[in-house]
Amino acid sequence: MPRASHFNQHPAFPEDVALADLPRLSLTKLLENDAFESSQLFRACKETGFFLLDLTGSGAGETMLDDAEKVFDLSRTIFGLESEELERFRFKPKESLFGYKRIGTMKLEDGSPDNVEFYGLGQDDMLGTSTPRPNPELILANRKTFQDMFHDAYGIICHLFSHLEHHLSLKPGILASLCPQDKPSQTMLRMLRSAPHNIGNHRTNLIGHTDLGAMTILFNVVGGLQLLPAEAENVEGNWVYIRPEPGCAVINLGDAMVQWSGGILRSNIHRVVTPPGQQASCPRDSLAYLLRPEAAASMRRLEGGDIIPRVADGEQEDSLCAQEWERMRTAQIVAGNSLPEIIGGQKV
Ligand SMILES: O=C(O)CCC(=O)C(=O)O
Ligand SMILES: [Fe+2]
Repeated sequence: MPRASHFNQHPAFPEDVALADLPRLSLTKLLENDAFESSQLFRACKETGFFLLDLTGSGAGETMLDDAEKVFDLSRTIFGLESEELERFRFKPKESLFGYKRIGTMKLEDGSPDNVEFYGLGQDDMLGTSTPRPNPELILANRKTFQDMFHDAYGIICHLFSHLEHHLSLKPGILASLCPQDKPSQTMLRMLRSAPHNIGNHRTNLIGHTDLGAMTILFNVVGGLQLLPAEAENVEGNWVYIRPEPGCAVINLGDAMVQWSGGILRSNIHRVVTPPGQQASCPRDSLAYLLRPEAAASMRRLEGGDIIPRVADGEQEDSLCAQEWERMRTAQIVAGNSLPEIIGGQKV
């Protein structure tokens, strides 16, 4: 995320931890429709479902960085509010993941409590698509900053979508049309904070999960985000860190992209653990823009050229709309059962 000034406030990310092998793609080159960068993007979306996106050097990217920095600073102030104040905006996971989630209200895989607090700010709420939700005064007073962040992030994702549509032989604009910014959805900006740890006390803060939606833009300064490489067994030693890089966002695909592409694209399991090395003693702040499909969007496989496999005769297709699918998955995640049973027809 953001720039070096944010990174300099913390101990350095250590050199001796296992890292995810993620390509670093340039938004500038993708905006110029550079063919090699575009093919690398498609490859990353098929193989890992995760990549770093360098936002420096283009107007859209630099604006995104500026606005993410402002929101990052605001999120720190929000988590500095009194807990009684934040509890007034408590999230109700049966309805949505909007509002404030205090530490410990979700379960980890072993049934123990999680170690992350977050605030979910709805896109519809901030852009006026829905009736306003209650939010702390600090959020209301900075509505314009949040709106800018929603617009920047959506614009970048639409551009990434256009590359994927090309490689998947899909109709131009179809992916963006499944996630329109002005129609009701569960799209949100999630501001997260995990509490500091004693150095050496390694634990999971946020359960291993795949994101439910279409695409996520993550801004991290302190480490702790990990993924489980494709084909690796879910054992402790196989998880690898994603190193936050100044000027870059981490992009990952969500389950909807797997559904729509018939399993061609990948939504990878990830989690947040104690930051590595000396960073463990820092509170860890992060931002996630989680783009979800429109509530009424179909989760069915898209028909395209010969890249996306056709649904075979007799093969069962998920008939849930995005809203129903998300409700089912949210209930699973809150209960500590975070992985979808079926993704794109395959058990994971
Ligand atoms: O905090 C992070 O780095 C990741 C958060 C995340 O995976 C999520 O909010 O879905
Ligand atoms: Fe996630």
